Amino acid sequence: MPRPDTPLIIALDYPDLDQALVMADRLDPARCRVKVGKELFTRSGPQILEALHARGFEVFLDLKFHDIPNTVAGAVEAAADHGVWMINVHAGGGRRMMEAARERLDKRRLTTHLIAVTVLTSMSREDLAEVGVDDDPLSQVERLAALSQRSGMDGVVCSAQEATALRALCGDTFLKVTPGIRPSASNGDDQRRTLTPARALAAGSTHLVIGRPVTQALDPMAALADIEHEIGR
Ligand SMILES: O=c1ccn([C@@H]2O[C@H](COP(=O)(O)O)[C@@H](O)[C@H]2O)c(=O)[nH]1
Repeated sequence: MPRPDTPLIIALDYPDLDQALVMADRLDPARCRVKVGKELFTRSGPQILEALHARGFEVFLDLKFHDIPNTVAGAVEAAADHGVWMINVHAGGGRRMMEAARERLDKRRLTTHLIAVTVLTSMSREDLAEVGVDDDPLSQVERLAALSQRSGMDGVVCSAQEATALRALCGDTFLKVTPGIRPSASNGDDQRRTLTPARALAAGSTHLVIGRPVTQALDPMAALADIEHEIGR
């Protein structure tokens, strides 16, 4: 199966397998990847991954592991054994945790992309201060992205607002997977650090994660077509 030539990852944030597959059946695996997150995976288990793979999709399993190194290494191995395209951990788990995850995948020669979440796109400077980080999101993202790169990650989850700075800091090939994408007409929901699809790509995002602007749209396929048009696809 050829890899889809697209930066788009559609977040299938649905409460059950049936609803997720209704949307997946409207999408084209040549034109987007899909993301399975905590709610859908906790409800449906690995069955959803099998169903999406059978339909030809590359899957980002977004479980954001954050635990002691030994536990995270086992979890990323289990996730990669499902044959998913991408998995992630929280950079806040630290260098030893990320290195343990990297070493486990390398030992098994598992080629799943392994990336680390820096600062959630739902967090503002004020949110960071409440958890003891008295700094702006960009500085904290830069700090965690540099640590992630030194710890062997293939890239990070960040907001597109930080993509240009990370391109300078970590290079072009270091993945910058950016949720918080909002076409100008839609609202930000619980997201705090957002950018439009076109501006995100121009800033250096390598992948755009898009959920509600498509999945909750009155006409999801029209919303997706508008985004594709905006980014020249
Ligand atoms: O920092 C992060 C990390 C992950 N996400 C996930 O991306 C999607 C975004 O969905 P929208 O509906 O487009 O807001 C969602 O699954 C989050 O869990 C994130 O938003 N920010």
